Amino acid sequence: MTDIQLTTVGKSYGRRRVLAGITLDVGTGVLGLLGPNGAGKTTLLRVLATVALPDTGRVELLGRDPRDPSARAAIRRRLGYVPQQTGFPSGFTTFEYVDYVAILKEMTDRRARHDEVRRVLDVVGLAGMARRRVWRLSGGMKRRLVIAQALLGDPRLMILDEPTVGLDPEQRLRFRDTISALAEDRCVVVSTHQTEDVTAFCPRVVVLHEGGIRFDGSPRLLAATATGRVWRSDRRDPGARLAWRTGDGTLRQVGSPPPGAELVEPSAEDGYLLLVGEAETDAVPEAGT
Ligand SMILES: Nc1ncnc2c1ncn2[C@@H]1O[C@H](COP(=O)(O)OP(=O)(O)OP(=O)(O)O)[C@@H](O)[C@H]1O
Repeated sequence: MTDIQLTTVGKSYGRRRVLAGITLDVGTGVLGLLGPNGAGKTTLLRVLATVALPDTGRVELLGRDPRDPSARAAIRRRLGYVPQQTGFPSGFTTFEYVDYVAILKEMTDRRARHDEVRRVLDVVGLAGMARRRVWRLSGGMKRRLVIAQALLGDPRLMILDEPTVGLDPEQRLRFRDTISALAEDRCVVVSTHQTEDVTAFCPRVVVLHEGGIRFDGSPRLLAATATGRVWRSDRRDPGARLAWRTGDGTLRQVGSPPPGAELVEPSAEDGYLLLVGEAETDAVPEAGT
């Protein structure tokens, strides 16, 4: 089933073209959205979360057009959204905050709603913090609270904008576990700057750069785009775009290797770095899945 269907979607802020004709179909599973700062990820996710409308092109979410107010309301009832930045009503406890969002989501049965609030707080490990005022939570706990509200009900579509920022390693793993389980039978789009997140739990990766899709495929395929471009040596070579010393003491280098270089297995991160680094100068073909 196609949950998200974008056809040549464009959006500008003033004269700046932020989305330059995005065409994308997304169904069940996790799609990881990567891209450098300013690539247009948040703008794209705001369109997918019905917070922003595009200037051009067509958007269909869960088979409906969000331009139509009643369709938009129907989409929102089945949508979980973690925005990049969130404000909290002052003075609320964690429980009250999630309950407030549940009321906005039209969960009218008080007992069932409270059960659901407790459930999502438990999923993100905040059950013990139910009575704590939101302003007293740490940054990572606030992020978990925002994830909790996105899990309310049974959202068919989940749009998560850098949800793992500020999470400690254990919570990051818990998050992967939660999202992977949810994505068994729903559509999840998650933006991140963590390429290891993408490799770990996103079967599909889209790289956005300067408002366009530069890559759409598996993490393995993203890694394969760097085949023959990653090598190891003791000293930095002139063809290296990037080089860093690894735990074994050698320099891992990404770029144009010298003849006879000791090539190493590329990672998705290497593929991403080359793709984004070269996009400014070269025309990079879009890879298929
Ligand atoms: N409301 C706005 N008004 C004007 N320009 C905006 C607005 N929102 C975003 N932009 C601009 O649009 C471009 C894309 O921004 P966007 O936040 O979508 O990128 P991003 O890929 O999410 O970046 P980051 O990784 O830094 O969060 C940037 O140049 C940004 O300055």
